[in-house]
Amino acid sequence: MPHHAWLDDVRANPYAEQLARGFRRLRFDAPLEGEYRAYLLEDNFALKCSALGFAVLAWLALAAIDLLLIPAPQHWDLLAVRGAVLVLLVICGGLILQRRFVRLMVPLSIACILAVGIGAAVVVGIAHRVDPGYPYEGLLLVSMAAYFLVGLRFSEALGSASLILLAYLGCELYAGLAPAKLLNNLVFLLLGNLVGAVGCYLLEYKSREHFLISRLMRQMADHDALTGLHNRRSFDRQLERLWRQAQRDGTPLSLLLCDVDHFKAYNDRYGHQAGDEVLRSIGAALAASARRPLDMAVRLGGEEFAVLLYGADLDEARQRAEVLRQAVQGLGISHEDSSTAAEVTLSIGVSCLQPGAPSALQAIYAHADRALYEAKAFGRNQVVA
Ligand SMILES: Nc1nc2c(ncn2[C@@H]2O[C@H](COP(=O)(O)OP(=O)(O)OP(=O)(O)O)[C@@H](O)[C@H]2O)c(=O)[nH]1
Repeated sequence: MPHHAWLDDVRANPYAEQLARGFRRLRFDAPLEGEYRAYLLEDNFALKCSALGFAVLAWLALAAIDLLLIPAPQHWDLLAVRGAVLVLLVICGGLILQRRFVRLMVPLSIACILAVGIGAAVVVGIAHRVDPGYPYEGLLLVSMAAYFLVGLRFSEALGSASLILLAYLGCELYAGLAPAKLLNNLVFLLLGNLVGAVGCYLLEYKSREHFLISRLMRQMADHDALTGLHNRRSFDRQLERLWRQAQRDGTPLSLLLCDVDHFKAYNDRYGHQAGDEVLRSIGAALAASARRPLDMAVRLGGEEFAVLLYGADLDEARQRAEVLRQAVQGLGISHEDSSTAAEVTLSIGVSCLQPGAPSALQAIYAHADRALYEAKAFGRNQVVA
C-alpha cells in the first residue's frame, strides 16, 4: 500500500497521523473509526436502497422461474421459503428506508443479505432433491451483492458470505447431492467468494484512504498551517453561520481582534524563524481561550488574530480578552526592542453584537477594528472595548 511522503509536510492531525500509520487491518483508531462508519452509512445509503429494490424484484422474478423449472409437488415448499424471505426483506427494508434507527442500519442490512442468501440456499436444496441440475450459481450473485452492493464493510460482508456458504453446504447435505458434484459446486463458490473478498478488501481500503485524504484536505483548507488555528476563509464562512445561530438562540456574539505589538521589530531582532515560534505560542494561547464548543480562534493573517466568543456579552468578552492579554505577556517571551514591555505583548479590540441588534454583521468587525486601533494608539498591550 502507498506511503504518503507528502504527509511529512503536513501539520499533525488525526487524519494525517492515521494515514501515516496505515490501516491494513481496515480499522482506524477511535474516534476516527466511528467518524468513518458514520460517513460510510451516509455515503452508501442510496446504494443500499437501490440494492434493496433490486433484491425484491430479483427475488420475485426467480420465484416465477422456479414455478417453471421445479416440479409441482415442491411448489408449496418453494413458495413458503420465497414468501418468508420476501416478508423479511420488506420489514428490514422498510426499517432501513425510514432511517430512524441509525444504529440498526448495519444489522438490518446483514439481515437482508442473510435472508436472501440463506433463503436461496434452501431453495437450491429443495430443488436439488428432485433435480440436481437446478442452477446454484445464483448464490454467488448474493455473495457479490454482500461484497459490493449493500454497503457492508469487508469483515461484515465476509462473515455474511461465509454464513451463506455454510447454509448452502447444510442444505446440499440435507438434499443428498452427489459428493463429487457438491465438491465441484463448493470449489466454484469458494473461488468466486475469494475474488469478491479481495475486491471488497481493496475497495474498503481505498474508501478509507479517500475518507482520510478528503478530511485532511478540508482541514488544511480551513486551518492555518503555522498555528493550526482556523484561517480567514473558515472564519468568514463560520461568522455568518454563528451569527444566525446566535440570533436563533437569543444570545450575544463577541469578537476579539488581536494584534501582536512591535512584531516587525521582533522579527528584525530575533529573526523570522523565532517570529514564527512566537506566532505558534500565541496561537496556542488563543486556542486555549476559545474553549467553549462554538468559540473559534482564528489567524486572520500575519500577526493578526481573532477570537469569536459565542454567547459572551461585552463584559464577559472584555474580561476574557484581559485574561488572554495577560496570558500572552505571561508567556514571558523576551522582546528587547519593544517600547511597550520587556516581553511580547498583544493589543486587543473587543466588540459585541446583541441578538436582535439592527446593526449588520459587518459592524462587529468594524467596531472591533476601531477598538484595536485605539488600543494601539493608547500605548498597546491593552484591551479596548
Ligand atoms: N515571523 C513571521 N513574521 C510575519 C509573518 N506574517 C507577517 N509577519 C511580520 O509581521 C510584521 C508586522 O509588522 P507591522 O504590521 O508593521 O506591525 P508591528 O511591527 O507589530 O507594529 P504594531 O502592530 O503597530 O505594534 C511584519 O514584519 C511581517 O513581516 C509570519 O508568518 N511569520
